[in-house]
Amino acid sequence: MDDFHRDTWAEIDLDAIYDNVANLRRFLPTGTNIMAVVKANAYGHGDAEVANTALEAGASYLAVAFLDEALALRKKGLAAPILVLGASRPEDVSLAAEHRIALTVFRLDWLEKAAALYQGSAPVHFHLKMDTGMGRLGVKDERETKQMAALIERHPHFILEGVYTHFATADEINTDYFSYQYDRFLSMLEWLPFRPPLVHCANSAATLRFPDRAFNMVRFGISMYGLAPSPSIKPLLPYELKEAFSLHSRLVHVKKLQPGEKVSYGATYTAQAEEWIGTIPIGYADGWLRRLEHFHVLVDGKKAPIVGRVCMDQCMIRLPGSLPVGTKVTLIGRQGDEVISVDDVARHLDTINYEVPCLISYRVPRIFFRNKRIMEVRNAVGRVGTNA
Ligand SMILES: Cc1ncc(COP(=O)(O)O)c(CNc2conc2O)c1O
Repeated sequence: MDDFHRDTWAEIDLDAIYDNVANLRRFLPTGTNIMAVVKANAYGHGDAEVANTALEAGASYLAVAFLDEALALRKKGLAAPILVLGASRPEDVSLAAEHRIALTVFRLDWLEKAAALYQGSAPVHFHLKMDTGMGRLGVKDERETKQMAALIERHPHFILEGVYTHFATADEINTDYFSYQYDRFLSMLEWLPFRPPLVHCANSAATLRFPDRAFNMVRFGISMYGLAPSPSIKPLLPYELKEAFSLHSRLVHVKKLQPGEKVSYGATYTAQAEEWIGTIPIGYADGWLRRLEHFHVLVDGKKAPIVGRVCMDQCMIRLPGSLPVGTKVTLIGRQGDEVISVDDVARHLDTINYEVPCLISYRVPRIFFRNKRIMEVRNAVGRVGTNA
């Protein structure tokens, strides 16, 4: 268990992760597998800790964005099947096979290069990605698809384990484009000489809204963390999600300003009366962005506005009154009856909730709670650049 020496930290409630996955397990037909999407350090929540909890709760597969993330999970002892959702290099097929990591394939030229380079004898598992309208990665041509399936079938060590697509608008109320993509997927699946063992198309939104159109595996990301895929479909979700991420700090300085005194860079804030101002050790290098000036935090169970420009490592808040140094400040989470949700921060930043926990950088230690007790503390500062 790491320790840390700055009073700013994120708390990850692994019981919430467990419940979000266990509830999905109960919600889905038994034959539908759950692939826990733990890319980007599990959307900022801690890749290995979330992966282990999701597997305990009924997930059977993991997904990451890049091969490095999959290798990192293997190094941390995760043995479950892992799919790399993003692009890999053809020359890395051997490395993937060696670590039993499945790769996404979506170009014939890439597959031909991988076949020419692969010298190993371990099986290489591929998931063929079809572009039904997301316009990011994926094959779109019938002839190319058939040639790829034939090459994999001919190769002694290549295995087509899965085929999938990704929806662009499953989190929107209007389902026209979703239906277009779903129908497109159905017809593109006919291009294959056989159905691979795993067929998947649903992200959290599609999973929770259209479980009957999920084939036999879902890719569960944002809602595993207790967040709705979008504000518009939040009322449509079939069960309550539990938010796993919270962010806390402590007052390191408290002072009384006289009217007219200034706060922070650019002296953009002027005290209008005698004001108590607190300083907390978190700033934009931690992912607490400058645009959060004028947002608020919770201290002493009350909302406290962020005043003056957010600095790289610190920011200032106007206190409800004099408070002792060391008083806990909650930036995301609950104090008494007051809550600041990830969605609240996203709304202020005019972005989506996905971005908020992803942005909280490696510099903020993560404390993991399981069964309401501290299970692990991860402090990556000092690890970055070595074996993090
Ligand atoms: C291919 C793929 N499958 C599943 C998921 C999980 O989606 P969910 O978190 O909505 O459940 C993602 C998330 N990818 C992204 C989410 O935001 N930007 C992305 O590229 C994805 O890219």
